[in-house]
Amino acid sequence: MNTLLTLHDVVAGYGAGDILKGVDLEVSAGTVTCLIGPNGAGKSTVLKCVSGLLRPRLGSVRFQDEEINRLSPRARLLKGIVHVPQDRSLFPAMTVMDNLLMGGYVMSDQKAVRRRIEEAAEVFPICRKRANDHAGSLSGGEQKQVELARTLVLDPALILLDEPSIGLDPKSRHQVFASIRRLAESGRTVLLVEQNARSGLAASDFGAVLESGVVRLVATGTELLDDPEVARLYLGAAGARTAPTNSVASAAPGEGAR
Ligand SMILES: Nc1ncnc2c1ncn2[C@@H]1O[C@H](COP(=O)(O)OP(=O)(O)OP(=O)(O)O)[C@@H](O)[C@H]1O
Repeated sequence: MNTLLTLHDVVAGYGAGDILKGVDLEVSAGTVTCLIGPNGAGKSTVLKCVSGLLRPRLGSVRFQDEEINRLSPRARLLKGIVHVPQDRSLFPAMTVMDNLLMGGYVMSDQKAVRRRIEEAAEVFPICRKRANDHAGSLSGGEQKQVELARTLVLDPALILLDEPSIGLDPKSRHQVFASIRRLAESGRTVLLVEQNARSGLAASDFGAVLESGVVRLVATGTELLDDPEVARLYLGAAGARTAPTNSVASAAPGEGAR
């Protein structure tokens, strides 16, 4: 598998202290990778370092074999990195179609924008069904689908999703994770952060456990779901499904980065 994104020894933070303390992570093209870990571990901070909202203090972020540390968020967007934040980001008083058109605001070719909206609507039919409705009138799950569709207008290579299922009912959550799989099937690479670790890992090819600012363990989504230590710490009371794999507790800091 081709590596699309590599974080090497990334150190980053907001004030005096470091939140990320040497993050190593590789994301392969065409896969879905889910970052899990406790509150405050720095999961969203990893996404910000990739999209450029935060500059690492040390280390490197490479995308398609190019170091992008010094690029602005806009330059990274134009390279095909889109970041969907945790909070709802549609303009509620604008129609779904106008929100989709906003997705192409950095593009000068308006014909291409229209064409991509058509393509996005094939993947997310809600865009066609509710095109003329105010975005604010859609359910939370429907709005998230429009947000995902809006990313496609930029024909992204890498989609960063921060807590895509937050605040959604189980049915909507299921739809959003199914949509994320569809994004990967259409050739996109997805790196997501998810509090709902069980659903996030189930929808992902790979998972990474971030603890205290370092990646402790990387494995397939299935392996992490089956790891009793991961289950105990991050998956709630239901426990692991089958036999153990490497445990988080026994992994050295930084170990396991692919
Ligand atoms: N803009 C900011 N300014 C100052 N501190 C921040 C800022 N954003 C995040 N932090 C702090 O950085 C730490 C890591 O935050 P981050 O959002 O990356 O964690 P997380 O693993 O995504 O957690 P959660 O699951 O709770 O969202 C937290 O202690 C948070 O308070």
